[in-house]
Amino acid sequence: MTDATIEVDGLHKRYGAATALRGMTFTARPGRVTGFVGPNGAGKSTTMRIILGLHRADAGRALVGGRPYRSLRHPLRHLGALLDASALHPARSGRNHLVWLAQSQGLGRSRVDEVLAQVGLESAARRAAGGYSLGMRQRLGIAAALLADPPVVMLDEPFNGMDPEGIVWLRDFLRALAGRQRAVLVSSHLMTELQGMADQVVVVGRGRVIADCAVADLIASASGDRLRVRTSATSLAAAALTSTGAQVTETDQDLLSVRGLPVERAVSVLAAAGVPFSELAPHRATLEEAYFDLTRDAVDYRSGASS
Ligand SMILES: Nc1ncnc2c1ncn2[C@@H]1O[C@H](COP(=O)(O)OP(=O)(O)OP(=O)(O)O)[C@@H](O)[C@H]1O
Repeated sequence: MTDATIEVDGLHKRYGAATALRGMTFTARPGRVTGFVGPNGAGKSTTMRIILGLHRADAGRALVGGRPYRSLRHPLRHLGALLDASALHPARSGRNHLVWLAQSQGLGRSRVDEVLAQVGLESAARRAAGGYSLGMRQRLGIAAALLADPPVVMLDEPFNGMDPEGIVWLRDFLRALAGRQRAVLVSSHLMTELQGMADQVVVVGRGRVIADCAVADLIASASGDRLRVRTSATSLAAAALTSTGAQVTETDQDLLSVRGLPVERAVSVLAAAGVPFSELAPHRATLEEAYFDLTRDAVDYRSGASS
């Protein structure tokens, strides 16, 4: 077990009558961005709070670098976390917020200016944090998480409130952290936010893991053996392709999705039938399509889950 690991093993948690976690299990590894995705109420925040020792699990365990967070002598040096970007003193400047945090953790002031530069908040650093936009507060929260340069970084919904430029910035930033062998765990509602950024994705629903796999594998399996065919003669094309035994679906005006036919064969079938087309290529699924495929497969489990 390296320092740069979060290990969540069989977590169960109830809040009164509500069951939040039912055996949540996964590992976030060094050098990887692990996306933690699922619908509202799936148990993402509860899991993160248990990792941070803020809530106690009814069963199971959560370890940071092989140890419970609460047993760590200097926790910020092991795990930097952003759970709630609004948890700051509104009258205090962003910079003073970080100075106060650094001092409380026995860290030097010089780190404060480094992290402010890293998150692009230098120009606003001396303004009262209460006047920050949500995106700026997220940046300040990320700066706080990075103060002690920890091997593990955990961010709950960091894309919330970010403008498109902020989203691109955050994606690159988290990739760079993983490039420095940090373990990065990022929760999100949206697969689109994680596209092109996460290496691994843990999809959760109703308090447990539905899928835990490499993003590349997930996209490859969701892409399947489908082709995209763009043609103005959809009926003719569909007839020619269907005659080979392929399954053809019209997905948009002028666009067919074809299953069960290699590209070269599709080209020759359309050419032989004299059907014009402007595009013919293997379909590459988006992470969002892959997510919907996955959760569709999990529908029986979801509606059947009664405990
Ligand atoms: N403090 C609490 N008291 C009672 N119920 C809670 C508490 N915290 C969470 N829950 C319940 O536990 C379940 C899991 O909630 P949690 O916030 O962990 O999900 P989430 O995946 O983070 O959701 P979201 O995406 O909406 O933030 C939900 O049913 C929620 O209502």
